[in-house]
Order: sequence, then C-alpha cells, then structure tokens
Amino acid sequence: MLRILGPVDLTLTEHRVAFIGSNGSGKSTLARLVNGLVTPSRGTVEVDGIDVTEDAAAVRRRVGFAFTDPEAQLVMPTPAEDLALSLRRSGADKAQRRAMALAALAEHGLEHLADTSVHALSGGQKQMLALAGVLATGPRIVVADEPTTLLDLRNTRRIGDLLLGLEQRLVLVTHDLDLAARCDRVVVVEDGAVAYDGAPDDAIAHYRALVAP
Ligand SMILES: Nc1ncnc2c1ncn2[C@@H]1O[C@H](COP(=O)(O)OP(=O)(O)OP(=O)(O)O)[C@@H](O)[C@H]1O
Repeated sequence: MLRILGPVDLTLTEHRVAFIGSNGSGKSTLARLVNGLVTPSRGTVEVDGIDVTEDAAAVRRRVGFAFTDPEAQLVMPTPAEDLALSLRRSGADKAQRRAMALAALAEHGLEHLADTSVHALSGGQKQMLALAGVLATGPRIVVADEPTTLLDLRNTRRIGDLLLGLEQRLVLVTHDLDLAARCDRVVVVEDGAVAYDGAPDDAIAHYRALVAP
C-alpha cells in the first residue's frame, strides 16, 4: 500500500493554523484528514471529539472545506443558486433560501452578480463565491487548501483577509508565506512528516532553511 503520511501526532487548538511545505509533502492530505475527505489507514483523527471515520457526516457538518480551484465547488449556473444550494440543510424554504443567499452575496461584495452565469465570474470572484458557500453552511472550522494559489495580489489579499478574519477556526494549506506568517501556528510538512511545528516566524525560517540550506 502507498504510504502518503508517516506517523503524525497533532492537536490543533489555535485559532489559525497553517500547513506549509514542498509540493507533494503531504499538506493537502493532512488537511483532508481534518474533514474526512480522506481517512487514515492507521490511527485516528478526531474533530471536537468526533472520530472522522465513525461519523464523517457529523464532521463534515462542522468542517467546511475550500478547494484551491473554486470550479471544484461551484455546481449551479448562477451565484444566487449556488449559495441557495449551500443553504439546503438550513431548514428554510426556497424563497427564504434565495433571500439568505442574496444577503450572503452582499456580505462578500457579490450581490451585483447574483443572477449572472458563474462562468462569467473572474477567478477572484469565483473564489470569493466558493468561500461564501462554505461559510453559508455554518461550519465551526474552515479548512482551506491553497485558496489563493490561483489569485492575483489584490484577490490574494482579499481572500487572505477574509480567512484570517474569520471567527471560525482555520486550517490553511498555503505556499504564501505572508499568509502563513499571519497565523497563530505553522506546521512545516516534509516527506509526509512534520518537520517543524511552532511559531510562524520560526517555522518559516525552518522551511526556508530546508529548501536552501
Ligand atoms: N489518493 C492518492 N493516491 C495516491 N497518491 C496520492 C493520493 N493523494 C496524494 N497522493 C500523493 O501523496 C503525496 C502528497 O500529496 P499532497 O497532495 O498531500 O501534497 P501537498 O503537500 O499538498 O502538495 P502540493 O503543494 O503540491 O499541493 C504526493 O506525492 C501525492 O501524489
């Protein structure tokens, strides 16, 4: 069997935790373990005391996952419909869901695009919409896997500010060391293992030294 991660023992309690490290080091796999998108072949992963293997549905209700490419997440023809879909478990009826969707779009500066085609949105707008959809489900924890990789500087800042300003706990996989520096804790992942775990400045210095000793 292919082994992607070695033994990893982490307890994530900080408000914002970043995973950084080389391509293919295992960051996304670690992040996906947090919401049950992948399950461990050995050992356990618990979110607020819930085992991801035993009750993946309960874990997914708590953990919202934002993908690098918002296209992976946007499934409806228009932003309003897409957000309304995210609200399907809210118990609200169709008209209420539309009103809630419009309010959520307004909160993220997207209300003027409510009924346009999702395909007409820019990359930054799509990423913002995908995040709005994740947040609309009311997660307690947000996991974002390289959410700014496809974005220009302005949108990187907007999405970064949004994520880092969330009340919810954040697990952020990123190659953007400026974003990582703004987290409370940074985990450096190398070759499927934790190479360093600690304060952002120290962790980033460790990662730089790994890459260019
Ligand atoms: N489902 C899978 N089946 C086989 N190999 C996998 C699977 N998922 C991940 N891998 C491999 O495990 C390794 C770690 O992948 P992962 O996506 O976690 O890395 P990453 O640190 O997020 O990389 P990147 O920065 O390039 O996104 C890679 O070599 C990848 O090809």
